[in-house]
Amino acid sequence: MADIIIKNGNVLTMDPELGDLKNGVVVIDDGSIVEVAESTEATADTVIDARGGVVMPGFVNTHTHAGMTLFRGYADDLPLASWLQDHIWPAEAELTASDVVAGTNLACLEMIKSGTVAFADMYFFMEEVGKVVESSGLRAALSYGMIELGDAEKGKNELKKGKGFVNEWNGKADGRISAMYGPHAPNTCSKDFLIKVKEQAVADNAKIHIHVLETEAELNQMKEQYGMCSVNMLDSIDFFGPDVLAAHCVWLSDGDMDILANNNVNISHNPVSNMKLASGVAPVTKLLDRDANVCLGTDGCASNNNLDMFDEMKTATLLQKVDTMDPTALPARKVLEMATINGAKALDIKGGMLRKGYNADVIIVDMNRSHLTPLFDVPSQLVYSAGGSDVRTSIVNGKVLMDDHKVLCMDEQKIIDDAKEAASDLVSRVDAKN
Ligand SMILES: O=c1[nH]cnc2c1ncn2[C@@H]1O[C@H](CO)[C@@H](O)[C@H]1O
Ligand SMILES: [Zn+2]
Repeated sequence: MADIIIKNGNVLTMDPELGDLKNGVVVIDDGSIVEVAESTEATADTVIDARGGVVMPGFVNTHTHAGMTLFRGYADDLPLASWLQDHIWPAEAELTASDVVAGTNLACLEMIKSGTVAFADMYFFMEEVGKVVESSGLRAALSYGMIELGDAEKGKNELKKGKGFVNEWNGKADGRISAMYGPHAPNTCSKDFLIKVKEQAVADNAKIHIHVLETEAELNQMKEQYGMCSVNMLDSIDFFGPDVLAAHCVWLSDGDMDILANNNVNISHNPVSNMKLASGVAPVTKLLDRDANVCLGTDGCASNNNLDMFDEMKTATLLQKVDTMDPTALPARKVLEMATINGAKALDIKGGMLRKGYNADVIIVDMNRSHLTPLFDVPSQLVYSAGGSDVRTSIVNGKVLMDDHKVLCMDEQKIIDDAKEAASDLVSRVDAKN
């Protein structure tokens, strides 16, 4: 007897070998998918009727700062440097572990409700984040965000903290949590520090999550400091490889794109954040032409301001179309691949597709809605018309986290109340200081 059978759904497997099944079944047992077919002989403890819905792999959000949901709407309509230095960093200086717990709970709740099954996070108080993720039921690749600012002593402490987190959390929560090293960016961490981080990551068999060339200011600063851009500097220290997840990658030259593609670097494209902070347009179509693994991320809620991967998919494709002046650029199915298959590849997760042997990380999107009618093409509908609140059911690692819009693993109202209180206390403390 299997654990779960999802039947009567329009199954978007995202598996190029299997294709899509207009009316199919997905059978789940012991955390994995055991069958994806037109019909099944199997029986299960739980049978979910997905009639009127699309059954698909859940989304992988490859760049977040989950705790920053507390800063949702706190400092909007500002340039990145001032946003970060004058508003976000002073506020983060007041953050406590319990604030990050409140913010991360809120983020996990929002992600479960909008169909995200796994995310890559970089933030502070990561032990607390790990505990929240563990109890939320989600899957995540977590990293402590190390900011060294060229201070060798600070660097030592930051690396020690990063290492402590990696050693304790890599593989935790039945393998749902992996731990990465998180050097913040090439202009907030020195070359020497980045060399040490890479060495340590290789020694610990851990991956690296870093911001790369998000802004033109970073490009200029790097050219001034090193006589070369961030990608060239990182390449000069053999930093790149398939173990690296590089967020943003907006200001790339053609040569930079070749370096990233040839080294199999995973690129997390964050179009909403890049538009909101006017950082620029990442050359996504050119990267995909080079077969680079480009995935999608929302970034933190202070620069988005939500964690909805549907918004991110739509924005990604529209931005490429207008940037290249080509309406055929980044079609719906391609952007769906970025949000599922490519994200799973970046985080080294056996997911992103509904396939036998893969993780049972499955969502059901309700298509029986006015704004999703009529239904000619499923990928188009998901990317151009649907939103996070259309997700009806969410399953991670074979466990139902949300059933028919009801979140089972978290106390929704308590999380909202706690987050409101934490945010308002935090802002009072910041105001009192400044
Ligand atoms: O878009 C961004 N660019 C650069 N830094 C960011 C962005 N969003 C959040 N952070 C910052 O990265 C650190 C994570 O450990 C935090 O300080 C967070 O505020
Ligand atoms: Zn970021």
